[in-house]
Amino acid sequence: MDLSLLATLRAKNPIVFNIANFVTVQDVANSLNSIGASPIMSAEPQEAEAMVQIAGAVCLNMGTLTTAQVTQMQAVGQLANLHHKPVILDPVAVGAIPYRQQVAQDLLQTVKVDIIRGNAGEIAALAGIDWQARGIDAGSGQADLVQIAQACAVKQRCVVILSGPTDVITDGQQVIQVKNGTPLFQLHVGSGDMLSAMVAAFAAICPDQLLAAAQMACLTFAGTGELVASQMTANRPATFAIELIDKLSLVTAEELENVSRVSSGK
Ligand SMILES: Nc1ncnc2c1ncn2[C@@H]1O[C@H](COP(=O)(O)OP(=O)(O)OP(=O)(O)O)[C@@H](O)[C@H]1O
Ligand SMILES: Cc1ncsc1CCO
Ligand SMILES: [Mg+2]
Repeated sequence: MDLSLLATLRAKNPIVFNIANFVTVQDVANSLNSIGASPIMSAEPQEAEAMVQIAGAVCLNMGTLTTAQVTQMQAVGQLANLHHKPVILDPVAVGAIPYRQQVAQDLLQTVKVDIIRGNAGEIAALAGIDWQARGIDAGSGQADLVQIAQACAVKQRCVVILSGPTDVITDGQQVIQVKNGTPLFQLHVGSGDMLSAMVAAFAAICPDQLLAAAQMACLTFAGTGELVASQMTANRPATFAIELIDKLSLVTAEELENVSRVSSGK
């Protein structure tokens, strides 16, 4: 675990270009800003190339698709490939809505996606494994989460983050598990969207070490949430979200190291 990536991120202040969903766009912007990255959102095709050029990474979030946005994602993803900027895909509800499965498959055919970050239902769908996804939520199934993540990484030829009570990170071979977090994340809509953007921020500062970037993003986000939850006396989802964004700007590498529960293997 390279905890120095947090200081690097804050020193470099990478720009993260997000095609966000309209439900959680403000949380995504603020969480990026708090951790020390610089968010930018745009829906305009005419400025797509300039956006990609100034960005360190691109995060494509499928949460509230429109036909125009799908075209925009294709264009932005291809421009990011051309300019060698990491592409992170958040395939929101891809396991629940067949149209989204088609959009995701088309995107994965035409764009080289570097990291897919989704919950169990989403990653199972992209791995072609049977699972009962439920809307934007993970849903339920019998398959092993590590096997699902590995199958998805192999099938889609990229790094996969399957988030949940344990975040499973894999390139198909190496497997890292981040066991930090708090159930409060599930009570705040957009926790996953924030995590995907956080992954893009870390990928921007180490584009050649995507597993390390993914690992540090998961520890930073889940570990910060855990630190916040440990100070709360009752389940207050809205307060949690505000304190999470506050704490992202204050959290230290030492605090994350102390709270870290991470394992890795093959
Ligand atoms: N039960 C849990 N216990 C601990 N941490 C959790 C739990 N559920 C989710 N998390 C954490 O919440 C964050 C978001 O992951 P999650 O899998 O909930 O995304 P998601 O389903 O895409 O969320 P959303 O749809 O709200 O964007 C991750 O950092 C993950 O570690
Ligand atoms: C609730 C919701 N609907 C589409 S996107 C979204 C936010 C979680 O990704
Ligand atoms: Mg999600």
